[in-house]
This record gives sequence, C-alpha cells and structure tokens, in this order.
Amino acid sequence: MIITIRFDTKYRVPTPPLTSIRHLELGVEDQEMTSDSKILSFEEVSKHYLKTDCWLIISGKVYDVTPFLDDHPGGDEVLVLATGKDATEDFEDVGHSKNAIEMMKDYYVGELGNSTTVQKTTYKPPSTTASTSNQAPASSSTSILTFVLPILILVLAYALYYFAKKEV
Ligand code: HEM
Repeated sequence: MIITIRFDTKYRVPTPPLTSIRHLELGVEDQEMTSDSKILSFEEVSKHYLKTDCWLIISGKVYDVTPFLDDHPGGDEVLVLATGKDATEDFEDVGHSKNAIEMMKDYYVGELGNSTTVQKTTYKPPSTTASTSNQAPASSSTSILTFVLPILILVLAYALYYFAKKEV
C-alpha cells in the first residue's frame, strides 16, 4: 500500500475542529483520511485507556499506540495519561518532530466523530463569562436601587414633615 503524505497548507472548508495549524502545515491532516475512514465516538475511544490498550486523540484523529508504548521515546506513562481526552495540546507541547508525526500513520485507527469533537473541544468560557452575564442584571438593579432609594427616603421625609406641620 502506498501512502501519500502531502505537505501542503491548502485551505480547507470547513476546518476540522481539532486540527491544529501546525498539523495542517505538516500535512498530518491528510494522513490516512479516506472517505471510508472509521468514525469513532469519544466514548468509544476513551474506553482504551490502559497500557495494554491505549488510544489517543490527536488533531481529531484516533491512534492506537498500544504497540508503540514500549518504544515511545517519551515513555509509556505520558501516552497512557493522554488517553480519554484530546491529547493534541500535550502532543504539540512536546514539539514532536516531523518524523514523529510521520510515524503516527502507523497507529491511525480513524476519525473522531464530529459531534463528540465539538463536545470535547467546545471552548470552556472562563467562569467570568458566565458570571458576567449573571452579574450584569444584578449590578444594574443595584445601581437603580442606589438611585431610587435616596429619592424615596426624601419623599417620605418630606411627606412626614408636611403632615406633621399640617397637624400643628
Ligand atoms: C501517536 C502519537 C505519538 C507518537 C508517534 C510519538 C512519537 C514520539 C517520538 C518519535 C519522539 C522522539 C522525539 C521526536 O522525534 O519528536 C517522542 C518524544 C516524546 N513524546 Fe511522543 N509521540 C506520540 C504522542 C505523544 C503524546 C500524546 C505525548 C504527551 C502526552 C508525548 C510525549 C512525548 C515526550 C515527553 C517525548 C520526549 C521528548 C524529549 O525528551 O525531548 N508523545 N514522541
């Protein structure tokens, strides 16, 4: 079987969610991707988290690195720890060589399903985003109260003064 790995940077529409720019540059995007590539769910992939059965998700692709564990220059532990999640960042943080990236095709299993990809990679907004939207109405109502309360007190005080004066 002849496997062609292209090292082009052509623009793709739509951009696969988990594909990093670096991987696009290096052509990982084209590895083994065929129209009949196996589509795997995150749940399915995350069942393989052992030294005897170790699957990784890198750039939206799934790799069974079980046979590579003993030979991995970074050790087997890091690979097992990278299971059950999107390991793209971990993989890239190491700054793997082109050679390492080319090796990946030997362990390619399939593509991570889009629905689960979205679930995994959805940007988790920092808590401030959520709290900001919650706090906005609270703070605006507080400022309204700050404005209205003194007026109410003044009106009440004036009414009291007015009636007291009238009675005398
Ligand atoms: C299919 C997936 C992977 C393959 C084929 C692979 C392959 C390699 C290769 C060939 C090297 C030697 C250095 C190089 O050529 O870049 C290496 C080093 C290393 N890898 Fe991986 N790797 C994979 C996934 C990962 C992941 C997911 C992590 C982290 C969680 C990781 C962590 C490391 C570390 C820490 C080193 C040692 C770097 C050093 O000492 O300079 N690798 N890997």
